[in-house]
Amino acid sequence: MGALWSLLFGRTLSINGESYRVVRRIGEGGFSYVDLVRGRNGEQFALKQLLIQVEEQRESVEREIYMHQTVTHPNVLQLVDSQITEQGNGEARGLLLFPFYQYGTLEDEIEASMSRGRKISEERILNLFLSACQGLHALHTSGNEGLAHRDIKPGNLLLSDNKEELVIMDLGSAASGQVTVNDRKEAIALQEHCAQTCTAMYRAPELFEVPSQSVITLKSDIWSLGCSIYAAAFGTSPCDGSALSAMSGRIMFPKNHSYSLEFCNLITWILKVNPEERPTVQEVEQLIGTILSKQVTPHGNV
Ligand SMILES: Nc1ncnc2c1ncn2[C@@H]1O[C@H](COP(=O)(O)OP(=O)(O)OP(=O)(O)O)[C@@H](O)[C@H]1O
Repeated sequence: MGALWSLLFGRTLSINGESYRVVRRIGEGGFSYVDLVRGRNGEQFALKQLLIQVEEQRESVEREIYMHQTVTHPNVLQLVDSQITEQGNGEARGLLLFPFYQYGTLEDEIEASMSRGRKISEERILNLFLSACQGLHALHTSGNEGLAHRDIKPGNLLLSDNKEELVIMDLGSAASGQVTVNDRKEAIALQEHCAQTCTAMYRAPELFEVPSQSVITLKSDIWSLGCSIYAAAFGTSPCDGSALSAMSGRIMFPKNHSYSLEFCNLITWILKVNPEERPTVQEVEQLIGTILSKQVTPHGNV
């Protein structure tokens, strides 16, 4: 009967005694996948399942759950429920249930607009990133040292239900906002960790080449934010994913484009190779607000 039921109505899963029916797969990674599921009353959720085969993976799932529980903000993906299920063979599965966002990610919108040969308007990009800054600010001010997301990119920014805001997702890479590196060994370990968890095209220069004595701060997210704003306008990050392109600090803009000088200056102001010279998320939010306020005339938008 179980098999027939699955064939007729789809597979069901239980989280803390609540049943969810799997509708379809919406995302897949190396050790995880995300399904659209429906609850008892038909409400839709995104269920992320993470495979746990080694202790490191268990710690990573526990950290992802903890990070979501620590930060509550409308622009940070909320965790509805979670459970770690033991499989009996030494393996386990982490089940993380989230609200489902039907419009997908900013990456999807960028791809759709590129394929139509249309640009996302400057006003829309600025408004979307104003909301992303608010979510990132909540992460950056959480606890004593703040939380760094460490993998900000268009693919980790969901479009809200009214499509007007961004919701930061995937806190699986999040870490303390102040990580002290004392020697070469620690620097290499952090560098290798970031090579696994932080997407190369959006990775800050200091995470490609971690200095032997340094403090890695929240500013690495600011770099990723700048690359994401650039990608929303021009279709891809200004960096090609190599250490060289991130560390060169040369931000090239396409020859003919319709974005304002202020908009381009915002990007170059953010993308400073030296993390200390980068603005805070609050400063980015303020400048975006200022640019937006100048674009509004009493007769509408310029
Ligand atoms: N709450 C959600 N609502 C809608 N779609 C979602 C949601 N959560 C995840 N997705 C989709 O599933 C994809 C994978 O999600 P997620 O980034 O959490 O998994 P991941 O395995 O860590 O992926 P990656 O390694 O690419 O970051 C997302 O890119 C998005 O398209």
